[in-house]
Amino acid sequence: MEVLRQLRGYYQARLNYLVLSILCLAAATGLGLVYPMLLRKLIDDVIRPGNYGEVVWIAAMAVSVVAVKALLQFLHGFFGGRLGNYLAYRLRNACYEKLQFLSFRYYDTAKTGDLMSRLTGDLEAIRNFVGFGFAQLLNLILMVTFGSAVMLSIHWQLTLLTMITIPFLAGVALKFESKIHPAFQEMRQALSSLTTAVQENVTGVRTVKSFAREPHEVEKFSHRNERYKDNQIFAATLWSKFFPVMELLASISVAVLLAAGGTLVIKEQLTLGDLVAFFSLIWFIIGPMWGLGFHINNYTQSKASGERVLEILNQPIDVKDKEAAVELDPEEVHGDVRFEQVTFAYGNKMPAVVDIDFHSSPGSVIGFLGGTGSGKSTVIQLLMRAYDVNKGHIRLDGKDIREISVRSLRSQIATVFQETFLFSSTIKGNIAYGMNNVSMEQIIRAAQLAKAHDFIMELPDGYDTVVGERGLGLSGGQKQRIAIARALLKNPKILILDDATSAVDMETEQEIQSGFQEVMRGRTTFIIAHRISSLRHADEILVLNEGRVVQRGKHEELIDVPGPYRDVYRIQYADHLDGAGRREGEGNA
Ligand SMILES: Nc1ncnc2c1ncn2[C@@H]1O[C@H](COP(=O)(O)OP(=O)(O)OP(=O)(O)O)[C@@H](O)[C@H]1O
Repeated sequence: MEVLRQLRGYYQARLNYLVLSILCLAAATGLGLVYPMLLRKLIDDVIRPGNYGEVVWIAAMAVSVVAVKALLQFLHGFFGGRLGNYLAYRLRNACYEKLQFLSFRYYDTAKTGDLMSRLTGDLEAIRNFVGFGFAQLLNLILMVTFGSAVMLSIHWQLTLLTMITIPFLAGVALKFESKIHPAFQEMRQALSSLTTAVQENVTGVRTVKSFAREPHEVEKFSHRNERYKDNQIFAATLWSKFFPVMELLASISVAVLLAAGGTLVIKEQLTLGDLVAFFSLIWFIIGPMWGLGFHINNYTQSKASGERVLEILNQPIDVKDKEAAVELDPEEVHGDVRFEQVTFAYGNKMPAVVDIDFHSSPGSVIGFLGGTGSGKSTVIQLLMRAYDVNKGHIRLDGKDIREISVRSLRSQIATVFQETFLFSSTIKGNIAYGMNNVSMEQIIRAAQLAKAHDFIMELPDGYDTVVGERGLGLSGGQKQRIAIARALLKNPKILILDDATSAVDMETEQEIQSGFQEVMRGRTTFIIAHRISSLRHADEILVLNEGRVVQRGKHEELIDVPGPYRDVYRIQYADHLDGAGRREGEGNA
């Protein structure tokens, strides 16, 4: 119930639906009790005394009771459905919104499949419980209470006698649920591993075939399939035992009622009408036992689902705006970036960058070179405020970026990542992602600068060509050029190229870079690259190793001194170097 309380804000506005749904169900249950009472009246007051005139009235009342009950049941479903869907709708939106603002740190460990199941399966469980399960659970209690109250009022000794099997019925139902529940969980897991196998096989079909691992894949699938089949058989066997056992126990109650009730009627201590009413009323007690385990399990499951959804909603956002966060005026941003003794570690790991110190004046180009894991991307992530620094300051135009609103800071930065993500949309839509009011001319201009225009025009629908999920159907280089066009269209003060030209050939890289010369003008640009060719025109190059700056300077200066930069340079230009280790016509030999 604690979970329901915490979720209250999301259904508070429709609390009346919850109340109405419960009231309608309770009223329908109450009306259900009228039916056995009518039977009793029909037998004792109409049939036995021979009051034929009242038969029609009793029949008419029975029909009316059923009709009103049906209406109440409809209203219960109507209000419950409205409430459940309203709650699920609000929670879905709230979770999705929260996911947009959760920081990079959260996504470092989040699992896509798990998040998807929280937003679908778990929300569905909550919707069902709040919409119906909760009312049904209450109704179950009401049925047993109302039913036994009426039975007790007719003949309390007979009531207690016929209820003799009820504890056993409840026990069997609970025991069954405790077995079927893990069996279903196991079955869901088996099914999920089966679908994962199919999905991986289809996605990785090239790897499977190139390693000739088809037989292994078939065997792997067959094992998982067998596990699923065994689980299904186990669950089916449980089900096949449950109903006969419940039926058997219930019929004991009925038999006891027949024997004891019949005797009482013969002894005239009970009327025939009472006995018939008892036969009807006993199902008010036995019926709920059938669903007891299901409803309790439904409750525990939706409680667990509620906790999983609340975990997302209550997740703290570690990079967020301060109360008096500054909103940048795009016209006034110069792009002066300063790192002052910046140190940062991911979680409890060793620091990924240590004491990083540099200054890039507006419009300058800073290059980063370093081996895998040397901290290049981390520096850039810190500048975007994907994470906040542990020590030191990062300043934009003299202002610590922690003082600036995250949104307005990022609106001044455009990044082209090593891996391009394209949405399932048109090329045009992908270039103009997140921007309204951009003209087709602007989109084409950006694509031309990114050297993407020509290949786009060769596509069947040009800029209106729909690219599949993750840009399926385009080469790595083409995707990257679209990403570059997207960044250029944003017209940022700070441009970040995180290994942006790694997927294009040297020739295209040069073409793109000559385009960059123009678009970089007036923008502070950070280039992370593995190729010296991408960095040679930078105003300053920082060489990183294990998170520290180990060399810095211009290309011409760095190739003149021994160190990692010159080593990389020599490896990359081995075929073109003169005897002094310089490219022909380069440096001041
Ligand atoms: N999200 C993360 N969570 C934990 N550790 C991380 C994370 N990202 C990077 N690291 C660690 O931080 C260090 C620096 O990584 P970073 O990605 O900045 O290096 P890089 O120089 O950009 O490498 P590459 O050239 O391979 O992209 C590495 O030791 C890496 O394992």
